[in-house]
Amino acid sequence: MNTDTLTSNNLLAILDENRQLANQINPQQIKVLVNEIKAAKRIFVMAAGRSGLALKMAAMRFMHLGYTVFIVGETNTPAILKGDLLLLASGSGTTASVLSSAEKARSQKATVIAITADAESKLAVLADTIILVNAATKTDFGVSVSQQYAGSLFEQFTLLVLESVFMTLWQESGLTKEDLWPKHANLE
Ligand SMILES: O=C([C@H](O)CO)[C@H](O)[C@H](O)COP(=O)(O)O
Repeated sequence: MNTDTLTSNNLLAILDENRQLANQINPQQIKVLVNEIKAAKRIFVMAAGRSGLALKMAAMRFMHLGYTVFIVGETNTPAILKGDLLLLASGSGTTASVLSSAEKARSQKATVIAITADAESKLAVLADTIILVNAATKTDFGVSVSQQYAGSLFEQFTLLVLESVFMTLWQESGLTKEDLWPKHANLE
């Protein structure tokens, strides 16, 4: 197979894997996230590596909708408190910085929602609610539920599921594209 065909096939395989996950997602878990975002005083997001990049993209969209959103680890991020929501993502559910953030948020009585691929992980136990994504984790070596490398499927799907949450919140807000536009960065 030549390189062009291989890449086209891989692109379709990636899309197929994400579609399968979309068919498996639990709508009740998504509904909890939508409601907690609406109810939260402030939203904090935290994840490591590529999982963190997915959450940062979603954080920007929630900000465009008018929510107060902080990315944990940024210099201007304040203390999390009761009434706030901490949204975490960890495919493995074992990443140390994510677990310690969950513990701190719980100790402050903030709400903790975690997107994870492991329903039995430490993170799943710590979270008030999980969104279970049946993707491979980064340490699923050998044959796994994904053809892709490491946590790629989890990281892609984390972004996609949060894009769908954003769309729901946006549709329910009644706001137009023009209404959201003033929130776009103008220092870029
Ligand atoms: O960047 C990552 C790595 O490349 C796996 O594909 C992960 O997102 C990072 O290591 C965090 O891992 P998880 O907490 O298990 O999502």
